[in-house]
Amino acid sequence: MGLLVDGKWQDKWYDTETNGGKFVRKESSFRNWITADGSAGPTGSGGFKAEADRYHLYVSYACPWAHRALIFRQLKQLTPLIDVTAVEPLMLENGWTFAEPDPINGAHYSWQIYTAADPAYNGRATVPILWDKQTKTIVSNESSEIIRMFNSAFDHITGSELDFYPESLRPDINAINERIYHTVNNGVYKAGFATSKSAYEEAVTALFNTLDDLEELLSGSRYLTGDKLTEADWRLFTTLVRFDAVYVDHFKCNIRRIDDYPALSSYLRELYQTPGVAETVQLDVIKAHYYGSHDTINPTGIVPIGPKLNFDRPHDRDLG
Ligand SMILES: N[C@@H](CCC(=O)N[C@@H](CS)C(=O)NCC(=O)O)C(=O)O
Repeated sequence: MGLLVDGKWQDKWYDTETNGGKFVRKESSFRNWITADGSAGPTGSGGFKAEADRYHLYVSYACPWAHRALIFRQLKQLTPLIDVTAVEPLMLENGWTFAEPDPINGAHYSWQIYTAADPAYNGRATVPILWDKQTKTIVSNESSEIIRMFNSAFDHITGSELDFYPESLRPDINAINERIYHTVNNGVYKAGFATSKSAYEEAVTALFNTLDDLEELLSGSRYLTGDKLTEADWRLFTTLVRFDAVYVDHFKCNIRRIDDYPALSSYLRELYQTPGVAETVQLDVIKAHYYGSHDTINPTGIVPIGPKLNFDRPHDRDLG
């Protein structure tokens, strides 16, 4: 665990001291967009045209943010167009590490991808990273934007007509994303990385208030914004699928398990059983990463054997 300061790697844990024990996530820095014709997107600069074999995705199978990108790559038929390199499960003093030098940049560590794009980079070397092989730079390291690019930029090449961010639902999707991001996706990290009791309790309370509301919502609605599956559902999914295996215990998010919520757990199974999705979920890697990488939380590094989970069990979401 560490970060780059003027392009030099420093081994440091998150600083919670200056924020009263709270974990505060930094904004991502590379915010360009791949578009169908290479014109600039909502942020950053243009020049990133959707083309087969031009872009490369660096991920960790443990990471819920990178997982979003893997799911969209799968569902939007981008696997033949965009190759993936995954880091090793553990993130220790050198940060994310490749088992062997990566095929595109010859990097041993994720921070070397950042310095390849910007030799004086300041910040954490997070995944996912969307790399442009043509201009040899990082297009984006922000998962919420990578999934929006994947949702539409390559449609003229793949012929995919699936739309997880339909125009008419955007206000609803944005609103629910906002609450789920702060209290659930990032909420579990705020709970787990808190170094004061008050910061921990605040995060866990907000997290379970949202989960309780989502249980009620999903008891009467097939998906978060109605009867259409959208990016809001996939963004929630990557946290839910890790919850009972890791967040309940390792991050002390233990008021309830997802399995204790009938609608949420059934919804989780439905999403998991969507063709192409199960192969993006590597629970062994997820557990190995969290329990093995955070020695301030789990100094022994021992990975628990349980819990026994079976996301292949039937769900009742399509029974009307
Ligand atoms: N806002 C980023 C966050 C990505 C992120 O924080 N990834 C974590 C892994 S789950 C990471 O790489 N952390 C390394 C670090 O903080 O040094 C996104 O959504 O893409």
